[in-house]
Parts: sequence; C-alpha cells; structure tokens
Amino acid sequence: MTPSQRFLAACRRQPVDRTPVWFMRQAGRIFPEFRALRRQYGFVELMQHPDLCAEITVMPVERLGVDAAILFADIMTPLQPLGVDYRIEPGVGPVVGQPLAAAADLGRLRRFDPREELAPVLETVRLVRRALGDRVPLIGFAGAPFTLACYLIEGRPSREFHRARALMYGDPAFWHGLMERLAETVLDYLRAQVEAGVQAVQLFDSWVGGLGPAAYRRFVLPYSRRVLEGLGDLGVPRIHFGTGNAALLPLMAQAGAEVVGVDWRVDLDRAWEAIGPDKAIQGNLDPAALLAPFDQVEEQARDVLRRAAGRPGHIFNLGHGVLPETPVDHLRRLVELVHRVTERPAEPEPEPVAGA
Ligand SMILES: Cc1c2[nH]c(c1CCC(=O)O)Cc1[nH]c(c(CCC(=O)O)c1C)Cc1[nH]c(c(CCC(=O)O)c1C)Cc1[nH]c(c(C)c1CCC(=O)O)C2
Repeated sequence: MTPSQRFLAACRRQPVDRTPVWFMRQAGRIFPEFRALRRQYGFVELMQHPDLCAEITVMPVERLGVDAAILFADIMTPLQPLGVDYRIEPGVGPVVGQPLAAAADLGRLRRFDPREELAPVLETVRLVRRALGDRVPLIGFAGAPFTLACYLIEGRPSREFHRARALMYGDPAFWHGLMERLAETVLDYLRAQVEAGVQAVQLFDSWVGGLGPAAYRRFVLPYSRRVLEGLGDLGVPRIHFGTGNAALLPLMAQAGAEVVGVDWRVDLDRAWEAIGPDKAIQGNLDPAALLAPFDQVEEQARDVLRRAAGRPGHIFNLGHGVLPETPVDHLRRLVELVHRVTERPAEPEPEPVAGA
C-alpha cells in the first residue's frame, strides 16, 4: 500500500498499512508564509489566485507529512456568487453585510453555475492535483446548509445562534426555503469540485451541536441528506463532520456519508458505537492538547488510538480545526507518532499457484 491509498482505503473501512492522519484547518493559518500573504491580500481576494491557493493547499503535505490535502477555500466561498456580500474579519470570522431575516429576503439569492462563477476554486483543484501527483489525495469541502444558514441569519459568528434557531421555529416557511436553496447550492458546488478532481468531500456542520435531536431531525437532516445522497453516484467518499452534541451522532450517521467526523467531547469508542460499525470514523484529539508539551500530546493521541483499537475505518484527526497558535513541529511529530504506533506488517503477497 502506498501512502496515497491509505486515506481513501480507510474511508472505505479497508485495512491499511498505517492509520491515515490529516488535520482540519491544516491549510493556512499555522504557517508564517500564509500570514505574510494575508498582509498582502484580503481573504476573499486571495480566493481569486488559484496559484497561491494551490501552494497553501500543498504546504501541509510537504511540511507535516499528512495523508491528505484539503482544498484551501472557506465555507463562505460559494455565498458570494449567491449574492451575499461578506468579509472575513481577522480575529472574528465571517461577517455578512446584510443578514437574511424573512422569506422576502430569499429573493436576493441568485442562481449561478459554480463552473463559471467559482472557476478560480475549481482551477485550484486542478493545480493541486497536478502538484500532488499520486502523493496524497485531495479533499474538497463545503459548509453544511445549517451552518451556512446560521451565518446568513446572524451575520457574524455567535456563541449560540439564537436568532437562527428562533427563526427556524418561528418562520418554518422561511427556514425550509432557505435550507432548500443552500442544499441545492452546496450540492452543485461539491459536484463541480469532484468533476474538477477532488477525491473525497467533507461537509462541515460546525455549529449543528447547538440543536437537540428532534430539531435536528426535522429542520436539518433532510437537507444534509439531500447534499450527501446527491453525491452518491460520483463514487468519492463523503465525510460528515459536526461538533458539540454527541446525541446527534446516530442521526448524522443516517445522512448518507461513509465517514462521520467527531469532535473531542465524546470518547472515540463510544462515538463509534453511536454511529455504528458500518461507518468509518474521523477524529478526535482535542485541538487544545496540541498547545501542551509534546508528552501530553502523545498521551492524548495514544488514548484516541487505543479506543480505535486498530479497527479498519479510523482516520486520525483533531476534534475540530487546528488552533492558529499550534506549534507546527507538534503537528509534524504527531503525524510521525500516529504512523509509528499504528504500523502494521505488510499483507503477505499471495503465493503463486503452481501450474497457473
Ligand atoms: C466555521 C468554518 C469557517 N470556515 C470553515 C469552517 C468549518 C470548519 C470549522 O468549524 O473550523 C472551513 C475552512 N476554512 C478554511 C479552510 C481551508 C482548508 C483547511 O485548512 O482546512 C476550511 C476547511 C480556511 C480559512 N478560513 C478562514 C481563515 C483565516 C483567514 C484569515 O487569515 O483571516 C482560513 C485559513 C476564515 C474563517 N472562516 C470561518 C471562520 C470562523 C474564520 C475565522 C477564524 C479562523 O481563522 O478560523 C468560517
């Protein structure tokens, strides 16, 4: 098995020579070169430069030795052609110019072809595939309809997304109309990424943990399912990630992905029981552990691996994105540790059959 096959094999719960590892938010923020670029370009402007985005995407593969690259873009990227004006404010996050408040606002959302209006992102995919060759696969991604709806309604990051949740219960016609448009947009965008060459996709539902299971089932699951099932004919593994509420895991596992990404608030073995043995699992080291001395990182990482117990279908990752102040060297040593601890003897070559 070559390193290039490890990640995709684990997504399909096939045996691997070492547990594959990559980190959410590995592209950008932790590298000084990225911070220098950001002094030159606004985040949205940077998206118009496929050559630079490709370079940022490939950087963690070279520096950290991870088993997959993730496209450098943002969950907000497809919202601009949809007609939503936003900026990324350093230290805050996405800020939307005119948040949506009622069904009448849905008329502001445009229909668009991602192949045309997000051409620079798709060009980044093609450049990265060329640069990586068969070293490691490239993961594409999008924000899930719920998490995007939260930003569109609140207008900026919020701890609990009260306004979004209130509108969800109080104006279901608006809510379902918005979720339908977002599901359609995200599906079309992800299909375009796969056509351009991404080899797996991750749907980020970062803020979904603010909901309980009944609300999730009614207001969110149908739309995440529409996106994930709508990719089914393309044959690429689908990863479905959410944070904050382990009680949602059995429902998230029903949305149509092969892999469920779990945060650090649940033990990996318990999470695997919750999603079922027919799913692969991704996670779940606490990103804050990486700010501690490396012997603590090692202890926490070994605990995750012990709970995975060598079962096929574990992709090592953090429970959420890499924190910006994480020492790059800790990440590099963590990749090496996961590979070393999980190394399995190569499968013996089958004996040639005499006379065949
Ligand atoms: C909620 C969310 C966002 N963006 C994303 C999510 C889902 C994952 C998660 O929950 O962490 C996803 C994302 N954003 C970015 C990527 C690129 C690939 C990667 O490294 O994983 C990915 C996969 C680049 C980025 N997206 C952003 C940056 C920092 C931009 C800057 O330099 O100002 C990067 C590298 C901006 C952004 N974009 C967002 C926030 C909250 C912020 C600001 C805070 C931050 O730095 O994380 C929204």
